[in-house]
Amino acid sequence: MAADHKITVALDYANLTDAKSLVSKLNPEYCNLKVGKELFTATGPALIEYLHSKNFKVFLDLKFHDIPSTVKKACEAASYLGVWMINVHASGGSMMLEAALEGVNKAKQSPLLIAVTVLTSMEQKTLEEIGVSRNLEDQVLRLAKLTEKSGLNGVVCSAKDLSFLKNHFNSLFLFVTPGIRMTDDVANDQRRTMTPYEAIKAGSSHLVIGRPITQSENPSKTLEKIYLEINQS
Ligand SMILES: O=C(O)c1cc(=O)[nH]c(=O)n1[C@@H]1O[C@H](COP(=O)(O)O)[C@@H](O)[C@H]1O
Repeated sequence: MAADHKITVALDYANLTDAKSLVSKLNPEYCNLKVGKELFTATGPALIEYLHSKNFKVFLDLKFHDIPSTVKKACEAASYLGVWMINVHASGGSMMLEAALEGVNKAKQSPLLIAVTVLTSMEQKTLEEIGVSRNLEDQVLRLAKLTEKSGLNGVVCSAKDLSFLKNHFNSLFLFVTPGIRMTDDVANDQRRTMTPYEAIKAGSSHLVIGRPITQSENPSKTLEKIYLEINQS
């Protein structure tokens, strides 16, 4: 098998017990894990140590967005946890993005630093609500370019954005894509979705998948099925 695209499973749980129960069903050969605001706030760094002890790489998704000095220190603190990837909001602007990078570079082993462009739960009318009148695609491209110029490793975007984004960036720039749904899945609060196979075909570097796996009847089987589907030649 030539390709080896691991899925990043979003551990969106309220407590350690529920998170550990799901983790015990997952194979680190098929997936990395994403720890977000809810679980990290409830459990703290002990959870990250636990996941590392089980051989999972961890994406710490805290989406920092604050004044540059605060974001710099938050990124530095996150980097000391030895995680694989962390993120910030690109809409914090270049000073904040560069400060984030400085924070990350203080750690002995820097995590990948990526920036969220336009959330996959947002659509054109959500941008209008917050006073952004530009076309959604132009806004995604603008924030992705700002991220690249600021020296970060890549962006979080919808897989739907890849068709107009990919050819503006070099092959090392990462595209992390949540909002992944199989054809018969419910979208929940996601607005811009794509199937796993289509997202990989469109050039996604890492698929982030939460509820379609965590709330399925058999999470380990669902994970394996998606892994095999996206790694077929
Ligand atoms: O940064 C993220 O991971 C993220 C960015 C984004 O634009 N959209 C998005 O859904 N996410 C995260 O990706 C996960 C998606 O989960 P599901 O919708 O359950 O698959 C959640 O943990 C979100 O916080």
